Order: sequence, then C-alpha cells, then structure tokens
Amino acid sequence: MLKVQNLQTAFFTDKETIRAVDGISFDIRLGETVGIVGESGSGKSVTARSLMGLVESPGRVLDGSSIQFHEPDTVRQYASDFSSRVVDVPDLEERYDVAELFDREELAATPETFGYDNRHEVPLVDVLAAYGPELDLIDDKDCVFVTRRNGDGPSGISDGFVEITQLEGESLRRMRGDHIAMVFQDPLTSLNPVYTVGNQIKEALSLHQGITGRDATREAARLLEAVGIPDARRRIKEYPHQFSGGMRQRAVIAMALACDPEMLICDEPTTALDVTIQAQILDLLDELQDTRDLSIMFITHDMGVIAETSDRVNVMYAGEIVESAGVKSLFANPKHPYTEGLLGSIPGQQTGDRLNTIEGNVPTPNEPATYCRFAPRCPKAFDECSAVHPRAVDIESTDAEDHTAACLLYPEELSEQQRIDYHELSTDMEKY
Ligand SMILES: Nc1ncnc2c1ncn2[C@@H]1O[C@H](COP(=O)(O)OP(=O)(O)OP(=O)(O)O)[C@@H](O)[C@H]1O
Ligand code: NI
Repeated sequence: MLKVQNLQTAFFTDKETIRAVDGISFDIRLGETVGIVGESGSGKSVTARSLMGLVESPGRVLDGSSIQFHEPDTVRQYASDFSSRVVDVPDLEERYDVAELFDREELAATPETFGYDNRHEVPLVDVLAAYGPELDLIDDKDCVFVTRRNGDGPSGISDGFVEITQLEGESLRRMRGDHIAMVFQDPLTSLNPVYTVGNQIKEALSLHQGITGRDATREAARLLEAVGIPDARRRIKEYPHQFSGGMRQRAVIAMALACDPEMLICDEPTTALDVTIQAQILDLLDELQDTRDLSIMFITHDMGVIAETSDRVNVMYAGEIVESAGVKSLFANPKHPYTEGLLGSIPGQQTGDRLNTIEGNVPTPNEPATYCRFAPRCPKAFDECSAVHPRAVDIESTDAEDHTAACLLYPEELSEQQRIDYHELSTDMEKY
C-alpha cells in the first residue's frame, strides 16, 4: 500500500541542518498496522508529516526520497484527473538500462540505497520514483505518478503508484484528504471550537465524498455512532468543549473516517488520555480497521501500546530506523540495544526495584551519520561504534516477517573484525 524508500527530511536553520528523518525505508500493507516507536525527538512526527506532504519551511523532503502510494483505484483516479502526470513504466523500461544509470553522476545513490546488492536487480520504477527528474527520465513538474498499463486509459491501469513526494497543489490536497487521513495527539488541533462537531464532520463529508444536506446529517450521526459516541443524533449539535477528552478523540476519528481514507496515520492519539480511555480508543481503532480494511501507521513512544496495536514495528532513533520486525519477533527476540532499553522501560517489566530506563536523551541529528548515533548511550558499545555507521542486518526471525537490526553486534556469527568490515565496506555477506 505504501512504500517509503530512503526518506530524508531536514530542517535548514541559521545555525545548523537538522536531519530529522535520515534515510528511512519501510512499507505498510493493506489492512495492517505498522508501529513507529522511539523516544521524544527521534523523528516520528516528522516522518508522519512527510507522508502527508505537511513539512513546513525551513524543512523539506530531500531529493532521492520516495514515498509511493500503491492502491489501484487511487492510481486510476489520479490518472484520469491528472492525465498529463502519468508516466508509462513499460515504455521507459524499453528505453533505459537500469544498470547503466548507476554510472551517471546525477544518480547520487547505490543499489543499496534501494535495498539491493546488485545494480542489475534494482527495478527502474524505484530509481524513477526517487531520481526521475534529476536523471531527466521524467519531467520535473509533470510526473507525479507512475503506472503500468495493460490497456488504454485509466481503466487499463493494472498497477502503479502515486509518488507523494512529487505531488503539489490540488493533487496533494486530494491525497491528504481522500486517501490518507491523520489523527493527532491533541484532538483540539483538529477541531474548530466555534463549529459544532456535527458541522465539522459534515464539512469533511461534503469536501471528500460530496455528501451534503440531510444525507450528510444522517451520515455524520452514523459515523459518531460508529466510533462509539452514545446519543449521536443529539451530540452532533454540540461543540467540542462539551465533549470529554476521550469523546473528542473519537469525534476526530469520525472526522478522519468521513474522508473515507485507505490509510490512517495516528500520531500518539492516546497519549493525552487516561489509561481506561486509551484502551477504549485502541479497541475502536482495531475494530475500524477490521470493518474498513484500513491500513494504519501508529506512532507512539510506548512499547506497551505497540504490543497492543501493531503487526509490524519500526524502532526509530535520531532520524534512523535501528530495528524493524514483526511484533512477536521484536518482543520475543529484540536485537538492537536501544530496543532492549525501550522494552526494559515498560512499567511492570522491571526486574529488581529500580526503574530501568535508558540514561540520557536522543541527540539532535545535525551531521551525516558516520557512526552509530546510539553509541554514547549504549551499554554494549565498543570503540568502533563511534567510528563506523551500522547498516541494517537481516536477523533470523521468530515469525513470518523480516527482522533487521542496524547494529555493529550483528551478524552475530562473524568475528568482531569481520563485522566491522561488513558494516564499513558494505561487503556482501557471502564473502564470509
Ligand atoms: N519545525 C522544525 N524546525 C526545526 N527542527 C524541527 C522542526 N520540527 C521538528 N524538528 C526536529 O526534528 C527532530 C524530530 O522531531 P519529531 O517531532 O519528529 O520527534 P518525535 O519522535 O515525533 O518526538 P515526540 O515523541 O516528542 O513527538 C527533533 O530534533 C526536532 O527538534
Ligand atoms: Ni511527535
């Protein structure tokens, strides 16, 4: 559904360049919940804002980043609404040899940037999505999405994606409302205090689904009921301040659903709520996901919440993903010392009487990562950790999902010197 590759988002301030998101890759499949977890300042919210095209100056998503939204109906709709922006992949594949593109100077990437060892394996579409304009393969302004055809016109499109980083104006607004919706920590940022809750939901219905008048009133009440607000017909006439915190967050979720999105991004949606209400909201999201086949990206700093919500998890630290795994594998077999630290700080999980938290704070990533950013806080760090940047290593998984950890302790079966070479030289594992 969503494929994020080498996403880099930086803030350019007078003083420094903050690499808030520094080359992360992950994907989200249809109907699944993917968790993003990490301490304050690790880059979770900037990741979410990047996916929504909501990064504000002095920040921007850097060239070479790719965010692909794959959903055939969406792609067909965009192809018909923005027809000058279609790129025909099979046609380009006939004209360009991917391996040769890596000889060009404009391609500031290696096959590894795209997740491949060998340049002949990299699909042209991946290069196109991130570097199409730089390589003059596609036009800078026109081409926002890429399709594979097996027939003429939008109905002939069988596969493809919308490249979100290239969207602007109307096409971006539509992606944000119609296809990806967001729920924030504080429901009051999404609700306008001077309009009734019902009117705000009706506004979203009109804007994104073209439902107006009495139909909209009926639908708004139905949505409030669906998110578990009792006496919905009466409550749509109330203002946000007449709702409790938990009810407000339910109303915000109803507003998000009024757009009928395929994907929901939840940025700490329950952090401001007390524990009982938090559990109710998590149950609600779970139920909505089942009934609507929603894909959810769930951001939290709380490993306990991850355990309850997520199918797969990406652990973020200082702008990077340091570990990625299925939720069972991550909890049963955490590999990165940072993940171990996060798991150790779940209340109720401590051994002994001292609360087990990680000392110190997330550093501001204001220079390229040439070493492990967690090393200064890591109980298992050794000298080379401050000199070599670790890359993601495949770990044997305890469930069906891929499991990777970016840490110089792995691959475990190698000697320390071999591991350092492996990370430093990006050598093929087969060499060992
Ligand atoms: N508008 C901005 N200008 C400059 N730096 C920013 C801006 N927004 C975010 N940052 C920086 O980007 C980094 C990541 O911030 P982000 O908000 O994504 O963290 P987070 O993981 O969501 O943390 P939290 O759990 O506190 O919400 C931080 O170092 C932050 O200071
Ligand atoms: Ni945040």
